[in-house]
Parts: sequence; structure tokens; C-alpha cells
Amino acid sequence: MVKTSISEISYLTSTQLTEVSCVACTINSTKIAAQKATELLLLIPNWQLHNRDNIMLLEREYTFKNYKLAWDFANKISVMAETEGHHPAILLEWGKVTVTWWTHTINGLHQNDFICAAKTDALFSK
Ligand SMILES: C[C@H](O)[C@H](O)[C@H]1CNC2=NC(N)=NC(=O)C2=N1
Repeated sequence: MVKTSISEISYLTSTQLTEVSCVACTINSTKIAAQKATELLLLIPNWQLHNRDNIMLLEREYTFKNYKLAWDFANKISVMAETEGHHPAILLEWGKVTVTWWTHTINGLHQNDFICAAKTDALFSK
């Protein structure tokens, strides 16, 4: 069964989070409240929760030995994002990729962002 609601995903482990697909977002989609976001963050402990201009974001930095490895990782994330229909901000630097997930449509965090953060971690371990 494909799980799609946040009440269900809050009981998932981070591995199971990678098995859930993003849902299409509209301006009426449910924003994740700060408290719920803190709980969900336990599933993706390497991510940080930021408030930037009153928009909640998920962010993580990944480090690499050179530019090419960082670039390859950024490409992998882009492919996954296009498959999910949900798109991050990716900052590619020498030996470093900074990934930021939030949902533009609702100017905040949606369950999709937690799903994609977990999927980004999974790509890093591959
Ligand atoms: C029409 C299309 O599905 C939407 O514009 C999607 C595309 N990707 C998206 N990605 C992110 N991060 N937030 C969105 O609100 C969003 N909306």
C-alpha cells in the first residue's frame, strides 16, 4: 500500500520514508507545523530545519573529495527530483553540495520535503 498522509509517515522509519512517493501539491496542501517538523526530523537526523524569511526549509551539506563527485551527486538528486515532481535548491561547490528542500506552492514544508530529504540521503549512501 502506498502511504500518502503525514499521520502515516510520522510512524515510518527513514528507510520506509524512501519508499513513499511525493504527491502533487496545490496551494491548499497541508503545511507541516513546526512541532510536527521537529518530530519528523528524527527520521532524517542529518538535516537541519531553518526558518528563512518566515519559510521553513530542510537543509543538508554533503562533502566530497573533489568537484566531479559533488557534481555527480547533484545530477543524481536532479534525476530523483524530476521523477518525484518535487524540486530542491542545489548549491554545487568544489567538494560540497548543499541541498535545500521546501515547497514553493505553500511557502513551507510539506511531507514531500521529508520524503525527498530521505531519498537524497539514500542516493548519498549508494
Ligand atoms: C506544477 C508542478 O507540479 C509544481 O510547480 C511543483 C513542481 N516542483 C515543486 N518543487 C517544490 N520544491 N515545491 C513545489 O511547490 C513544486 N511544485
